[in-house]
Formats: sequence, C-alpha cells, structure tokens
Amino acid sequence: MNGRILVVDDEEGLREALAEKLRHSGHAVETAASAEEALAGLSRIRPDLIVTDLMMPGLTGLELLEKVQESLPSVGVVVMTGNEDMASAVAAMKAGAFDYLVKPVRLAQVDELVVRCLREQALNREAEAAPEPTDTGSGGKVVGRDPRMIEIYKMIGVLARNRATVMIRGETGTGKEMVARAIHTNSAHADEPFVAVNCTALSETLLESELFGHVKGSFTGAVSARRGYFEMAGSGTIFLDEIGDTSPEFQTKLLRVLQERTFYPVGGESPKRTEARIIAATHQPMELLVEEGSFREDLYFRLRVVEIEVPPLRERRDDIPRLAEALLERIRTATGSKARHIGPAAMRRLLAHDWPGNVRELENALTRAAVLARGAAIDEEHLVLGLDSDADGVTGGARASGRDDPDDLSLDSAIRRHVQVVLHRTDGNKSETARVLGISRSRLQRYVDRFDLHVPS
Ligand SMILES: Nc1ncnc2c1ncn2[C@@H]1O[C@H](COP(=O)(O)OP(=O)(O)OP(=O)(O)O)[C@@H](O)[C@H]1O
Repeated sequence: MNGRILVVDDEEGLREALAEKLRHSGHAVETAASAEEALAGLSRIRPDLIVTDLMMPGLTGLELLEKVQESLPSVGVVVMTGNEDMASAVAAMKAGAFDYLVKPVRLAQVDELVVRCLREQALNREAEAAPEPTDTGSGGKVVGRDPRMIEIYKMIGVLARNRATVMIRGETGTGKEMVARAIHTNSAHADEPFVAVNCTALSETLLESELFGHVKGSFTGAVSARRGYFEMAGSGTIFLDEIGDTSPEFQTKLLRVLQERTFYPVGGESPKRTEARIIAATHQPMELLVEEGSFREDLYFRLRVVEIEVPPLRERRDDIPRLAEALLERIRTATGSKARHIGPAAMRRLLAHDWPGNVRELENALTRAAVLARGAAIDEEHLVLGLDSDADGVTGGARASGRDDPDDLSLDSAIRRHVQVVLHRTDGNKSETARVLGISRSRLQRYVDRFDLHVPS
C-alpha cells in the first residue's frame, strides 16, 4: 500500500535518508526542513501521512501536529523523538499522533509504520463510510476495526433498512447478541421492543409459552392467560439465541411464524399475527445438525436469508487493545473501579491469550483484574486467564463454569479464584504459592480452609 508522505526534519541527513527509503518502497515523498515549511506546503502536497521530528527550531513537531489535527484531522502524523523525550512522546500520542519513534530510528521500522498507518487510514475511511452501529441498546458500542468486523458493520447498515430474517453464527461470546441489537437499534423499528430469548435456558413448554403466550388452564400452572413475546415485541425484534438446541416441535411452530407470520398461543385455537423480525443465533455447526436430522432443513433455509459470521477473537487480535480499553471503561462505570489503564505487560498477555470464550472471556478477565487492581493500572499479575472456558473451548463461556460465577464481583470471590490459580501453577507447593502471593503460609492455609480450595498433589 503506497501513499503521499511528508518528511519533516531540520537534520538534513536523516530527512534525506528517510525520504530515500520511503521512495524506494514506492511512496510519493516530499520533504520540509521545518514545521513552518511543512505547514506552508500542506495544501499543495496533501499528504496521507507526515513523519516529523519533534525538536526543531521555530515551531516544534508537537505544534505542527496540533495544527494538522485542527485543519486536516484525517492526516496521520508520526512523531520522532530523541531518547530523553518520552514525556513529549506521551504528549504527542495524547495530541493524536498515530505513533512515535525513538531516535535513532531504524529505516525498516519507519517503512513498516508507514504501511500500518496507511492501512489503518484506509480502514478508518471504510468504517466512516459504513454506518456507525451506534448504541446497541445494551449500553455499549460495537468496538473493532478488523476488516471482518467492518464488513459486519456494513451489513448491519443494510439490514437496518430492511426486515430480512438473519442468522448470526459464531463461537460463544463473540458478540452475536450485540450485533443483533445493533441491527435493531439502527432500524426504523428501534422504538419497538428487542426481546432476547435463550432457547436452551427454557424447557420446551416454557419456551413455547414465553414466545407464543398461553391461554388460561392450558398446562399446570397456567392459572391465567399470558401474552407471548411475539405479541409483546410488536414490530420490534425477537432474538432467538442457541436456535440449534430447539426441539422438532418448536421448529415446526417457528417455521409457521416465518412462512405465515402467524402462531397459536399454547392451548389456544385462534391464530395471532406477528410483525416482529426474527434474528436467530447459534454457535453450532447447523449444516451438521441438518444432516443428522435434528434441525429442519426448511427452517434453516428460512432463517438464513442473510447470514453473518462473527469471527472468534483470536482471529482479530489487532482489535484486542481497543476492545480491552472500551470494555475497561464500561467496567469502570459499572463497578466504580479506579482501573483505567492496561499496562504494557498485561496488554502483551491479553494479546497472546487464545480467548476460547472470546469477548465475554476478555470482559470477565478485565472485570476480575479491575477488582484486583488497587490503582489506576491493570498489571500482569491482576490477570487470571483461562477460567472461562470448557475443556473443548467451544461451548465454554462464563455461565458454563459452575462455581466460577463471573458476575460474582466480591473481593472474596476474586481472592478465591486467584489463590486457586496460583496453587495450580505451583503444582500445590504451598510455600511457593505463599511466596508468589506475598502472604504467610498460615494465611494461605486460612484461605485454603475458608474457600475449600483444591491443593494439587
Ligand atoms: N465488538 C464488541 N464490542 C464491544 N463489546 C463487545 C463486542 N463483542 C462482544 N462484546 C461484549 O461481550 C459480551 C458478550 O457478547 P454477546 O453476549 O453479544 O455474545 P454472544 O456471541 O451472543 O454470546 P453467546 O453465544 O454466549 O450468547 C457482551 O457483554 C458484549 O457487550
């Protein structure tokens, strides 16, 4: 990917070496010996990216950055700093620099950075052109700039304009419900209800009665008539999560809703009409379920008028930092934690982890870390990863992990989990565990007894 680059440095040697290298890589390069000269040439050169030294006679690189941010915010600025200049580098990043380099700079590094910046700019332009899937109605924005996520944003925009039935696929915790909410919230029916139903969580009778309603006396416990979600949703959206787990009888009834837009309340004899849009989701291989006969093929085709595949988090690792920051901000607001920053070592661990429980696992890990962190920064030692997945890593997810209820944000619960993890890491060596935790052996023993912890032997 090539672009127009403006290199600004009062030091002629470095300026020309950089320009030469970038030209050699195929970019169109102009140079300026000062920030003033750069500013004067901006409208003629119209650069995609400016690479500028920070300390220059006259206007500094930081001032150049600020002026460019004001007049041409879409132009990326990479700042080069001297070794002693970390504070200015931080100031540059805060002022909106794309990145900074510490001198002496390696030419190959500049080359790499330039391509990264150009690619990110192209993605930003695409993302801006795509409809911004603003508030999803669940208190958060869909975050991510991975190309596959950007395709999903575009699809959300298209789907918000029509009423097509949608099937969202993806591993547990990838954000399927969030995408469904975004489709709803961006549609003309956003004022109508969005009703999410987890099809596995309810028994067959209950699922039917919740969705279609029931007449009085239709089953034991049906002491009065009840309206179902299909009626309550009006022309809003019904989100059917884990659709692959529904019974053949339920599937037949759902097929009728899709074909005729009508349904019968449990025990009722007159049909009712629904205008609600249906969005279904699953983490299961639907083709296999159809092949083995546990899912109706005709229903599957009706549901997947449009199909969206939400990629697993491990396949969009570049999104981890911005997702982690956005989630931390959400966690901070919800819990009142002071943690507002993820330290570099912690971020490295987040980037290296495989995330079988996807974004939900990331959210849970950060929630625990925010509880453990006492200050503003989340550090490596606050992260306890790998608690949110089943052995097969597919049907994992916090809800499946029994005792480890991720919604339990008490300090006791965080301590219990953390001590248990360290006990496992040391293969049950209590002296080592106590040392790692920075507590006495007797205190460790009190935790083991109090929380009934497993000591591997
Ligand atoms: N792209 C994203 N940006 C911000 N938050 C996200 C994103 N994706 C997922 N989340 C958050 O992660 C959590 C899990 O997302 P969600 O419930 O939508 O996943 P799911 O795929 O429907 O999960 P499941 O399969 O277990 O039902 C939610 O708290 C959601 O807000």
